[in-house]
Amino acid sequence: MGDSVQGNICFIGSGSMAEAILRGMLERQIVEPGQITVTNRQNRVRLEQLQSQYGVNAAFDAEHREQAVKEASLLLLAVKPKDAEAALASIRHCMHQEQLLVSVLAGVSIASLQRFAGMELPVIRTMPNTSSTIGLGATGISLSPSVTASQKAQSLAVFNAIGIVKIVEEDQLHLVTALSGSGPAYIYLMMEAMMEAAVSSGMEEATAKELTVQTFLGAAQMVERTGEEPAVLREKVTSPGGTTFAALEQFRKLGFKEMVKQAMDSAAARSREMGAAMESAKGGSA
Ligand SMILES: NC(=O)C1=CN([C@@H]2O[C@H](COP(=O)(O)OP(=O)(O)OC[C@H]3O[C@@H](n4cnc5c(N)ncnc54)[C@H](O)[C@@H]3O)[C@@H](O)[C@H]2O)C=CC1
Ligand SMILES: O=C(O)[C@@H]1CCC=N1
Repeated sequence: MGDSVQGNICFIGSGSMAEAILRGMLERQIVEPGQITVTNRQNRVRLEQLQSQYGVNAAFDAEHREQAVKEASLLLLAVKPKDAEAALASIRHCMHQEQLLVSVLAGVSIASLQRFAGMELPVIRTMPNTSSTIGLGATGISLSPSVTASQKAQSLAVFNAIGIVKIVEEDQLHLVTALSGSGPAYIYLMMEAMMEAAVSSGMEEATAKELTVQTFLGAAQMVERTGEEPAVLREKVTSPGGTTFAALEQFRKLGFKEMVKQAMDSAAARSREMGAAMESAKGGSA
């Protein structure tokens, strides 16, 4: 059990990322379900599902949403970036400067969030990932200067409860997004590719899946537990002139590392682009 979080938390947007964080916090028992209220634009069924699954409060109408926003010490914004402006515009009349706004939105800057909120409230901009659901998230966070020591401690408690946290300069969050925010998708793609290759060569699907999953788990744990660099561990797998060498030669010829670099550059560029669209919207919607 980690440090507990005091006060109420109101989720603005209650999709997959909100659920990952909510579930992680409850599993680590750093909040009571009664401290949490989930809200969204209009999906009642979704709120009912979260309410029955986790025992949290749900605000189904404007009146309850306003009350939950007013009474929260932490507002957790988890809408899509394109919906950020409308979401904050719809609640800013009941927000106040003592509240902490924590955003998980890709690309959207602290300055844009404060502009959408119509006030310079303290903001923590974060980039978590979906592995937070099982307490193995990797989150980058950046703080506005007005965040108090206790607000900082509370948010670190939230994100430490669901994985590891690194504090970075705001501009670096684009890189965090390209690395660990989007990263799980790259790993799943690699897993899909390895399973498909084995199945297409005649292996049973279930066997291919089990061997693949264990290979990823084992490799990640080897890096963590031995403290050795991935490159060193890779060399230990690679017998001269052996099977791994043959496979790695193909990766090298096909430009695997360049491909990963280009993919991550594209993710970071997209994050910057999404942020710039918000900056230039200046009152309109991005
Ligand atoms: N899915 C991922 O792996 C990660 C996502 N993120 C960020 O998390 C954010 C949310 O992503 P997901 O949870 O995947 O999206 P999602 O589509 O599952 O959930 C979005 C939620 O926002 C609600 N919503 C939309 N407009 C609203 C409004 N005006 N007021 C209140 N609620 C509103 C929707 O009803 C829904 O509950 C995004 O900004 C994304 O950049 C960050 C890290 C990882
Ligand atoms: O794809 C996205 O835009 C979000 C941000 C990081 C992971 N998912």
